[in-house]
Amino acid sequence: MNEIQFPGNLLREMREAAPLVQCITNYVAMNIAANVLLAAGASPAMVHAEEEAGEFAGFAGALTVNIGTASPQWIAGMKAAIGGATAARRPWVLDPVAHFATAYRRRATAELLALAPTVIRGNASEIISLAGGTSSAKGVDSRDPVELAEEAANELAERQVCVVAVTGATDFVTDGRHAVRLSGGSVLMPKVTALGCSLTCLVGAYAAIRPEDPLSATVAALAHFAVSGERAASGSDGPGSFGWRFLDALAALTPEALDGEARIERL
Ligand SMILES: Nc1ncnc2c1ncn2[C@@H]1O[C@H](COP(=O)(O)OP(=O)(O)OP(=O)(O)O)[C@@H](O)[C@H]1O
Ligand SMILES: Cc1ncsc1CCO
Ligand SMILES: [Mg+2]
Repeated sequence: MNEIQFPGNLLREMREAAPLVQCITNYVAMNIAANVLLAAGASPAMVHAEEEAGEFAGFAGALTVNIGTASPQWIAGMKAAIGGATAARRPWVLDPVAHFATAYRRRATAELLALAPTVIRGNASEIISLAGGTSSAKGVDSRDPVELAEEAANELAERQVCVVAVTGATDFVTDGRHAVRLSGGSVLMPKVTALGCSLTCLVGAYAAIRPEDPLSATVAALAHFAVSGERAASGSDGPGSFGWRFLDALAALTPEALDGEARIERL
């Protein structure tokens, strides 16, 4: 693979293209994720019914799949959409929310993993247990530091032949051969629900414009979040005002500022 690309160029192209992103996400995340994509410059569509999800994925730029509040009908819609995306050679991103919590989630996640996601994005607890380790989390919030998940992420990326992104106080992205750490963001980010789910959808937006380079696409999406989160936190009184400032910051960020302020350590 070539060098990981600077995120500013990808942001410029993403805004110009305003890619249509099919987001199959959970009930909690649907509204905030759609607003995050609109603010960032993409065009979200929450389309999940089995009857239409595959057809839609055939013309969307990318697909994102999140199991946060899944049920059998939703899983059927996800599989139909993944079939459509795969047939159209479009990238798809998996967010395995709390996949370790119940037998149903474990089974659904195993079935989705077998369909070969282009990118997996999760918090540290999710990535550690997806690689076969033991995490201390029980629900959707992480209980582990990202540093503990880095080896797991590398193993998972090699095994699945995909990009793996672990998010938290720092972020780690790997394709099993090349890896980066990103810093930035804010402690307020995990205090606003579904920002991780929304980030998964934004990874889809960037992957739509760089389907051949999902590593650079993922890094650009995470950098867009990290810089916007850092900017939004200054002046925020708490999670409430952070939430709307964050949307404004996603929209206001220029490609130049993204390249200037992103803290990306190539490993
Ligand atoms: N302590 C922190 N400091 C800075 N940024 C953080 C911190 N925790 C999370 N973030 C950022 O918040 C965003 C969401 O990541 P997080 O790991 O919280 O996702 P998640 O646990 O899947 O969230 P959710 O399930 O609520 O959607 C990422 O951009 C991440 O970098
Ligand atoms: C709170 C919550 N419960 C299921 S999904 C979700 C959104 C954060 O992952
Ligand atoms: Mg999550």
